[in-house]
Amino acid sequence: MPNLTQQTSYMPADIRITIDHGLGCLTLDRPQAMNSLSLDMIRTMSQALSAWRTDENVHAALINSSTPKAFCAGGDIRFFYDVGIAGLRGGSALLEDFFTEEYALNHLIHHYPKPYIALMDGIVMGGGMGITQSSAAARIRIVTERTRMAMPEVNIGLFPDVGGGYFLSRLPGQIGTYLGLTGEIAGAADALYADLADVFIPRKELPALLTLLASVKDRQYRQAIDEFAAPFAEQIDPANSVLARQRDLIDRHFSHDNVAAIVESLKQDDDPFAKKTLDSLLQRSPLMVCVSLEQIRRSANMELADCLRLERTMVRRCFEHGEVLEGIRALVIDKDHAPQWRPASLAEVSQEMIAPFFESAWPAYAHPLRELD
Ligand SMILES: C/C=C/C(=O)SCCNC(=O)CCNC(=O)[C@H](O)C(C)(C)COP(=O)(O)OP(=O)(O)OC[C@H]1O[C@@H](n2cnc3c(N)ncnc32)[C@H](O)[C@@H]1OP(=O)(O)O
Repeated sequence: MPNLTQQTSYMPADIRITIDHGLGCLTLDRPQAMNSLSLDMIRTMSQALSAWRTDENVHAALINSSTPKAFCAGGDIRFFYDVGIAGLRGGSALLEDFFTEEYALNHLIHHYPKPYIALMDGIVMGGGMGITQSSAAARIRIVTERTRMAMPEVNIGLFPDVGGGYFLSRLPGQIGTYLGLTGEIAGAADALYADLADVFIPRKELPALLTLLASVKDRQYRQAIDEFAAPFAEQIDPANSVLARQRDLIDRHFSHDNVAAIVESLKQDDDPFAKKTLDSLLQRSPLMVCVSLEQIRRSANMELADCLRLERTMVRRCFEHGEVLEGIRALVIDKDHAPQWRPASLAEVSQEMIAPFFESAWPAYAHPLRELD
C-alpha cells in the first residue's frame, strides 16, 4: 500500500480512496456482492484510517458506497463459506485473520479522534453496521429514504458480532434485543428513533453534500451537515416509525432473559406485529437466537474491547459448530432458503449447548485481540 498521507487518490481492488480538501474518503466499490467486505477491503480501510488519524492534511474521514444498491451487506459470507468448509478439514488462518482484523477495525473506528462520517444509503447489514455503529463520539451517521439496516446474523446461524453486543445492548429499551434476535430491518425513521443514525438526507442530495463537505471551514463538519439536513427533517418522522409505534410491545416481550419466555410472551399476544415477530424469530437458528440473547445481556455491562474479545471467541466456536455454514449455504450458496438448523427447535436448545460459545478458545495472553483497550 502506498503512503496515503502523500497521495490524493488510490484505487486498490473494491475500494476507492481519495483525499479532497481535508476529507479522507473511503468508497466501497464491490457492487456485484453488495459491497460485502473482503479481508483486503478491511485491511485497506484499517491502513487508511490509521494513517489519517495523525495526518494533518486529513480533517475528517468519510465512508460511502459507489453503488445505489447497497452501502454494505456485511462480511463476505461466500468467503466465510468457502474458507469455513476448507477450515473444517484443517483450520483456516485466513478466516481467523478476517475476524480478528474486522473486529480490530471496529475498535479503531470506535476510538477515532476525527469526525467519522457514514453515508448509509441502501442496505446496511452486519459488517456494514460494524463500520458505522461502532463509531462513538466523533460519528455522524447519515440515512436516506433507501436505508435498510439490520443485524441479520441469526438468519445465517451466526450472532450479532462486529460490536453488536455493545451497540445493540445500548439502544433504547429492548430495541437492540428485538433487532438482534429477529434480524428484522429498520428504515431511516426507525434508525433515527433508535439512535442508529443522526440525520436524514434524501439520496438525491448526497452529491451536493459531498461538494459541501469538501469546502467545510474550521473543521465544522457536524454543524455543516446539520445545517444541510435541516430543510429535509420534515420529510421524516421518527416518532411515527415502526419501532416507535411498537416500542411498548417490543419492550414488554423482549425484556425476558430467556428465549422461551420471549416466545411464550409473544404467543399470548394477538397483535399482528407480535405474530409477525414470532414468525421471524422461529425461522432463525434456534441455537444462535439463544446464544445471541446471552451475548446481548452480557455485553450490556462490558466495554467495547471486552465485547469484541468475547465475539472473537464466539465466532471461533460458531465455525467449530458449523451452524453458520449451513445458514450461509441456504441463503447464498444453494439459495434454497431452507436451513437445517441443529437443533431444529428452540425447545431442544439446552444451557449445555449455549455455554461452550462463551468459553475462550485461547488463554488470555494469547487471545488474538488481547491488545485492544
Ligand atoms: C464479521 C461480519 C459478519 C457479517 O457481516 S455476517 C453477514 C451479515 N449480512 C447478511 O447476512 C446479508 C446477506 N445478504 C442478504 O441477505 C441479501 O443478499 C440482501 C438482503 C443483502 C440483498 O438481497 P437481494 O436484493 O435479493 O440481492 P441478492 O441477490 O441476495 O444479492 C446480490 C448478490 O450479492 C451477494 N451478497 C449479498 N450479501 C452478501 C454478503 N454479505 N457476502 C457475500 N455476498 C453477498 C449475493 O450472494 C448475490 O450474489 P450472486 O448473484 O452471485 O448470488
